[in-house]
Amino acid sequence: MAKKITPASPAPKLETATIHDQKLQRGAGGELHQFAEGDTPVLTTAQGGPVADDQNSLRVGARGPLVVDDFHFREKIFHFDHERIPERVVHARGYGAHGYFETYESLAKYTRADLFQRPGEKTPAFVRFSTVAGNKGSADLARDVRGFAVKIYTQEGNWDLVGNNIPVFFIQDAIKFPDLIHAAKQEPDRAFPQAQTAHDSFWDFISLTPESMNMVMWIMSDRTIPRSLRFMEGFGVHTFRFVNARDESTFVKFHWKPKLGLQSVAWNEAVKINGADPDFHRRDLWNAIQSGNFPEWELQVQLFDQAFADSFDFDVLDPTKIIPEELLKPQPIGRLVLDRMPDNFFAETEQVAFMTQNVPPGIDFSNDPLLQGRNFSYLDTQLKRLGGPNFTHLPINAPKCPMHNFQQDGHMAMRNPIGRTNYQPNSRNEGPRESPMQGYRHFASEEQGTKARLRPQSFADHYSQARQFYISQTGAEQRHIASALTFELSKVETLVIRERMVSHLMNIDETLATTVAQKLGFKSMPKAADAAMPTRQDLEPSPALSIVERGPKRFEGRKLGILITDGVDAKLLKGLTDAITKEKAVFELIAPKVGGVTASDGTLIAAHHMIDGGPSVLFDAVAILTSASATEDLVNEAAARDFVADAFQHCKFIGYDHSAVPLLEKAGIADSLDEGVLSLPGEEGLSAFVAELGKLRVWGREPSVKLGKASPPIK
Ligand code: HEM
Repeated sequence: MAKKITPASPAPKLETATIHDQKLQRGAGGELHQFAEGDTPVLTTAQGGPVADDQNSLRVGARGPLVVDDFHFREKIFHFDHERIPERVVHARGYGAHGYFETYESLAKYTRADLFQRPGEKTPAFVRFSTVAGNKGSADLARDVRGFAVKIYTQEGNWDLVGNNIPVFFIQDAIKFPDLIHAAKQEPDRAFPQAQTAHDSFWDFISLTPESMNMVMWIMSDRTIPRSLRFMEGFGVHTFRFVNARDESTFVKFHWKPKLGLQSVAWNEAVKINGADPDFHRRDLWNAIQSGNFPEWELQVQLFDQAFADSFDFDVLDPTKIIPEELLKPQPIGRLVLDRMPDNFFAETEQVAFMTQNVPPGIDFSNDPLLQGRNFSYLDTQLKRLGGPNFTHLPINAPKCPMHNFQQDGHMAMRNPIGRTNYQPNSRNEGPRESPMQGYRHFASEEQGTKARLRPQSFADHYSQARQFYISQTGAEQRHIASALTFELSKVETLVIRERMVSHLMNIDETLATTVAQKLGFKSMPKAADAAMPTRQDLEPSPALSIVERGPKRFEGRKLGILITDGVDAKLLKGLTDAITKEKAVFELIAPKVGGVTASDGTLIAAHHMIDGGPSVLFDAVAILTSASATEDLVNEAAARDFVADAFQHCKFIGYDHSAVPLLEKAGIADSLDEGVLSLPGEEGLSAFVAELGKLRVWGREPSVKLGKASPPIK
């Protein structure tokens, strides 16, 4: 019987369709096609085969089943199905940027590290900021430690300084890290709360881990709710070593200091920002870099020798301790500038692999047991997360200096040896050789002792530096610590955990302990926790530990939100925006409709946000420029009243023109005006107004809007 020949599928009939400004082709099912024309490349499969139709899968008849020889469909869906890689087990949510490190002076006296030899030399760098506990999709303003991981691509290998925005840590030994993280992340049976430590497991673990008390003070301070990634410090945390060409060692602690000063938000503000803009920090970094306002940090180091280390009764190997800056002034040695966003988030920010053990010759480790444990952990985790041993071949992880070795094969090998010789020593004079002079030499420290699971007594003071941190804060900052502890412990359901925490606070500061106990509604105070060592009362406050003391005195780099309506005084608005721009700050306009307003001179001014989409929590200060008639409508808008009331509650500066007074009244603040609520001067006085904004917050207002009446003392 003759074989029946089926004709090739006929070319589909298409008709031209116009969708607003786009010309497309429409198929029989109404689907739209865009075809390659002119310079537009032809869509291909991953194998390079050109694709004719990317809208319809291959099927038998228009309403029939799909067929398995649709290799294009199969490949496309296969690839999509495998798009996700495991998120980081900690620090899953992060945001990165490229930049460079610039050395100020030669540090040859202390270190042979190549990047510190030549003044003015710039070395490429990549930084990833992160939160610790939340999943990849969590909100930016979680109360959490921020990761501050820096990869510097030096000429002698990558240096990863994998730090945080807090200079101490929860635990003294890496063996406790899985417990800490299990306790901090969502509870395993219910999978909540996410990106929060306000739950039983965290405080249960912490209250049974007194070594974490210094860190507790730091995490309950405003450090864990930074206003911007650009306004935080970064710390290498551990004591490291610099080693010079003569193999002499100096201990070193690394600190990143933001050029624009420190700043945090208020807790109530953080909660609202998370709803209004969960990407608040990444958007801020993106906008700053894209608009040419490159964030900058100075690298400062505390350098000391063994005799200096021995002068303390705490141990410089203990990562729960700092060396106060007043006792050892950090010296500036260079600056880090971030000037370019990644081209692709996944390729760079997600696939970047930081590892504490990545150090170039001239930088070495100390015996800090947490650091040594970390050096073990990070390589393992990259293998799991990035799927094979060749993650160093990814462009973001590959060194930018010559590199040669005999590592070969493995999944996705992209750097493959050429030639016959893949070992050494060899007699073919092929391939790289070791170099005793240029190569990495570990500092030859003398080590001896009993092999056992030990912790030195010099790690046993758990409260003195916690107290020192607390007494170094301004009044407002101390109030915030008390409120944060109260909030977190109020979410703890097991009462004994609350009590246990307050008993630790008794060893830190009695007033803090009683304030928290009062706010939690304790009827009596618990006894102070049994301490391994008594709290030292003689440590001097260290002003360097306060954010407010370290704050900027200028509004530079900050953002003013200006609420405008139809009839806004065009000259006043122009004067204000000019003054803000001159201060190197930015502004955004908020209006009843995002389409904008018609100003007093008839110009149409587009807005950045409608009122509901631009609450005042997104700004460092606000101004309200309205016309009398528009204000009549505005006072009936809840979002407009919240805009003002929240700005006031969050202790922000508020500038207003006279027509806005009814809105201040309706927002309930007209009777409590203070030095932070300012009638806008004429156009001439606006620079002085903007200078005033440099104080950032009117913390003195806070007791009147927040704390309420003090409760009677607890016996
Ligand atoms: C001073 C204490 C610590 C600091 C400052 C710190 C800092 C960081 C930072 C900043 C990241 C995120 C890196 C990135 O952006 O990709 C990170 C990730 C991580 N850390 Fe730590 N960490 C500390 C302690 C530890 C300890 C003790 C361990 C384990 C023993 C550990 C294990 C990890 C792991 C497994 C990751 C995920 C890495 C990845 O998947 O890429 N960390 N850490």
